[in-house]
Amino acid sequence: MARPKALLLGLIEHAHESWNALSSIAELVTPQARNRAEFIEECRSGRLNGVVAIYRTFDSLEITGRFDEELVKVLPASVKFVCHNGAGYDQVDVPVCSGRGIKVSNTPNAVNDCTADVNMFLILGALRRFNPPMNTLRNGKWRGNPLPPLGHDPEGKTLGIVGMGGIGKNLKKKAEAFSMKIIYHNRNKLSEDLAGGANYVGFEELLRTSDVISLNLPLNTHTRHKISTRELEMMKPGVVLVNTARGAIIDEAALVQALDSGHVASVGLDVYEEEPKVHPGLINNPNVILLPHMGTWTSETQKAMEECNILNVKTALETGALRNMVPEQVGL
Ligand SMILES: O=CC(=O)O
Repeated sequence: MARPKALLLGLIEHAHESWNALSSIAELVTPQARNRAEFIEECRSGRLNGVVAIYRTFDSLEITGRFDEELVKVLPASVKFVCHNGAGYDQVDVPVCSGRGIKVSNTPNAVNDCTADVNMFLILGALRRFNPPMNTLRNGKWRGNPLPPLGHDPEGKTLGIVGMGGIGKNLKKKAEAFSMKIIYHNRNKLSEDLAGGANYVGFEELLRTSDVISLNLPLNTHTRHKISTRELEMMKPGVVLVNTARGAIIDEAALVQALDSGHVASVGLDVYEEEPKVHPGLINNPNVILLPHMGTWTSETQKAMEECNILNVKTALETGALRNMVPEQVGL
């Protein structure tokens, strides 16, 4: 019988040994295509027939585009698993994959510490309003004249975490070390044990009562623009907003208006609606700290994510099951 194939979409940068070791159980293949049209053609040509598992990276979007209905339809019939290297798998249309009997995995735990660190960095930077003086110093004007606005201490402030998954829970621990009071909102209220003392509140109550709001939820059809004009208006005047999840959870145009009016005091962002484009109203506003999607950008975490994704491919090929099946497919 022909050996199963595992298709690599994107690059392995760190875990070369583990990827190469998969060659004992599968034929490792890469696409010839350099863009979506070519990839669709390559699938149709039969060249990728026999591929059972696909390892894909966030950046492979440049080759294939989203794993949407059009793309999933043309994948070889042999494909049974799509293993996404990342916690957020919004580039993959899970219901469409489920409809074709394709199982999807992600790398949830590997990213928690690293992303929550960036989250905490942005919370502190935005609260302390460090962006304006960082700019004046680089422009040779020390603290500038007039002096930059005073920042705020994290101690005693209420942090509202929207999305209490792995990153949200990790952030909670970090923020507690800065003496912040934690409330959270989640699809489901967590057990006391998992919530670890954080208070569960309704979404609107969280918006109305938090001094700092952190977005830690996945992007999907229910969460796109979850924060828009109405929600921003509900927030306390002077609120600080931080997003390390996905840009499109916030309606960026509405956020720019809320910043311009001063209702939102400062913002820390690692993610944007249309990466790598960033709304000019965010770039030009000194009260916004911006990072170019660096949440998992450490050598330790990048390696851990690759190892985790390779393990998903390996167990899928060996046992027919994924280690980190996405929650939507559990129990299907
Ligand atoms: O953005 C990073 C990830 O989804 O892991």
